[in-house]
Amino acid sequence: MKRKSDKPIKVTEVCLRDGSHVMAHQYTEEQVRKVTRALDDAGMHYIEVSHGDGLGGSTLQYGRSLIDEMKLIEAAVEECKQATVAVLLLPGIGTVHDLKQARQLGAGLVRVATHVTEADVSAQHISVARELGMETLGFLMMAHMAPVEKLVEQAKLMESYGAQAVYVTDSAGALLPDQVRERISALRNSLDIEVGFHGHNNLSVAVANTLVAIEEGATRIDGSIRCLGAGAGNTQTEVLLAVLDRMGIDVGIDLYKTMDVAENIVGPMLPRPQEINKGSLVLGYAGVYSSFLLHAERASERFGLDPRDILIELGKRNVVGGQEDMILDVAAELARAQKVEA
Ligand SMILES: C[C@H](O)CC(=O)C(=O)O
Ligand SMILES: [Mn+2]
Repeated sequence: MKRKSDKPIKVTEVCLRDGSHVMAHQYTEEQVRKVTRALDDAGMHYIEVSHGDGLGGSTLQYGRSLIDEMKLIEAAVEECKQATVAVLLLPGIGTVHDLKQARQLGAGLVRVATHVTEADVSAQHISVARELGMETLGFLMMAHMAPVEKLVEQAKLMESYGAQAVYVTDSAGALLPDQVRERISALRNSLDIEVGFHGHNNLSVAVANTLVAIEEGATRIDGSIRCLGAGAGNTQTEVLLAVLDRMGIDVGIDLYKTMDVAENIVGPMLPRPQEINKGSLVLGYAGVYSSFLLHAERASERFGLDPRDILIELGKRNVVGGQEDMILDVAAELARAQKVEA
């Protein structure tokens, strides 16, 4: 592969943050320590630790954490000899106070995340993060929902606030390789900062999408070991590393050690296999936020519905992150409609 950037590729492992959705936010401190220690030893660059919905996400709306995320961040920082602990922050969920606390505990990087059309709400958090001396990156979620020109406009806003990179975030795992190519290429041609890609594997193209992103010049790449991320998971870290190695691209992370983390540590922690089942497939197919999966499955049990019907309806209504309460509303409506029909 001929890469369009000669900068080194930096990998962020997200299983302790995106994977928190799968774990229903019930990570224990011991699990976080074990995973972080092993990832650090393998040479992982960044390890993201936060509630699945970012700092401050532990609420009834998103799901309560078992252990305070600040305790988990502190534990992860203690375990790292070389890796940087990263945090995610969605303005409106996480506050400047949360950010300062995470920084004090040793987090070195923050991704400030907004819906793809709402970058303007990230200005304050990006500028505070820079003042705190953190590596500060923008994260444009649900990137499939906006045309390329809009994505570029929003990324430029984040750049103007001080972001040092902007990610194309395929939250629904709905983007196809050509769509990733278009988006990464447009950002690379319009920004002076680095570009990143965060994928979800709901349509089984996360590794392919990530390779296209790298080819087009993305240098900030996310993965989750054993696909431990929302929906069918993210780009599977150990698989991506193996493919990059076969392509002669060295990212400086030990492949065998990463495989061992997957096999011996993360695998046994999974509440269920991270596979593409009917629910996660429909997320990608209908363009629905991956972290809605567990909420939709719970609602489907409560109302006696097929989770696919709930997800398809959410997709039709263009529901986005932060509107988790709509899942129950939609399920209740569908159940009423089915009763009337019967
Ligand atoms: C809050 C979301 O889970 C962030 C993310 O990982 C995504 O949008 O994808
Ligand atoms: Mn994600």
